[in-house]
Amino acid sequence: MALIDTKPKGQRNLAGIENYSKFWQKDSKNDGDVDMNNRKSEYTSVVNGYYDGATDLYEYGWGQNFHFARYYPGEGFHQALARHEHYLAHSMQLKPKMRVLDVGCGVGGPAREIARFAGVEIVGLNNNEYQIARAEKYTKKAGLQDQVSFVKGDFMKLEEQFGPNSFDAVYAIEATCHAPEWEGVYGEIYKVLKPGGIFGVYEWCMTDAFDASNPEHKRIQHGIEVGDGIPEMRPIAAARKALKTVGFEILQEADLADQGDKIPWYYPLAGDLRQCQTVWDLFMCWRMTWVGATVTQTTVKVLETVGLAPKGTHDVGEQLKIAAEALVTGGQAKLFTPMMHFVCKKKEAAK
Ligand SMILES: CC(C)=CCC[C@@H](C)[C@H]1CC[C@H]2C3=C(CC[C@]12C)[C@@]1(C)CC[C@H](O)C[C@@H]1CC3
Repeated sequence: MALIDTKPKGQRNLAGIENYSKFWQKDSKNDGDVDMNNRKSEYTSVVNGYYDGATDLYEYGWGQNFHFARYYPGEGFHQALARHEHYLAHSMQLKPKMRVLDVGCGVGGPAREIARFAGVEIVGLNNNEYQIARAEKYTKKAGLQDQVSFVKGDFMKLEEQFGPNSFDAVYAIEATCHAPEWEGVYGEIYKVLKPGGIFGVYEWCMTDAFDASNPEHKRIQHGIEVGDGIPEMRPIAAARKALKTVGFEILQEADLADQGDKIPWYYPLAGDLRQCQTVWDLFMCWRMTWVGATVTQTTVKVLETVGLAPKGTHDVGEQLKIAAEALVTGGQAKLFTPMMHFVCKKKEAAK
């Protein structure tokens, strides 16, 4: 199902948005190995189809930092997202002037924040042209273009793109789950890191409580895949194994979604207004309530009909509703974590 990319530079592939949902069977019971293998071999079309459709909705509903976070009582939504990024940078011991790669950088929100926080130089890698164009625009507006740059490329071919031993550190925030297999993407990260270099990641995983023979667990896993452009949702153990297989030493690991926090990571997505910590958060969170989601989807349908939104955006919005339900249910049951945190080190050079 490969789709020919005929779009002008920086634009979305409209055919890809329309065809996105065809990579999954509607019912998780009918979604089998053939479907998954197809998604894996066509991961570029799957992920680009998803983000071509979802990026505008993400920015509208979430801002420029496409990831989840932990929340402290009294702390606003955007502050919490920034702190989650600072924590990753701190755990990796980033130092000023280091050359750092952001794998799957979205529209560059985390790269700009970490560049400011740690004084590092960041190259953001993304295979989605639309997101790259937006990332460049926002970075120029922030005056960070000399410190943060963006490259369009495939995270399964990093060495080809950047050459071996080219970064002091590499991080990935909720992005490498889009890879067809973790050994491939982690292996490439290992190659582009300098000896002794650090890789820090927030990974999307099914937890140890996930049971593939349980139909409700499978439904949640399938909802996360189709709703979030992920060819295959894999367990924590598979991430750990892949990191070790490619040569990393794991220095630190923790499921940050399982630390007994009072306010759960999924509360904004659940539209749970009672958990909002600031007045502004009420406006943000309202969009995720039933009424807010209905207003959004009706508006998207109108914009699509008059040609102001690409065809298929409403369908992507429907997938995002599936995503939200599956993520929240998976989070409540602790079957899923979006923040499995690993800090890993590449072997030092032999003396
Ligand atoms: C897909 C991966 C690996 C990471 C992105 C994580 C989150 C930023 C997104 C996951 C589900 C998304 C949804 C929205 C924003 C971005 C996410 C939270 C919306 C709130 C955007 C506005 C829509 O009307 C509803 C969406 C629900 C899902």
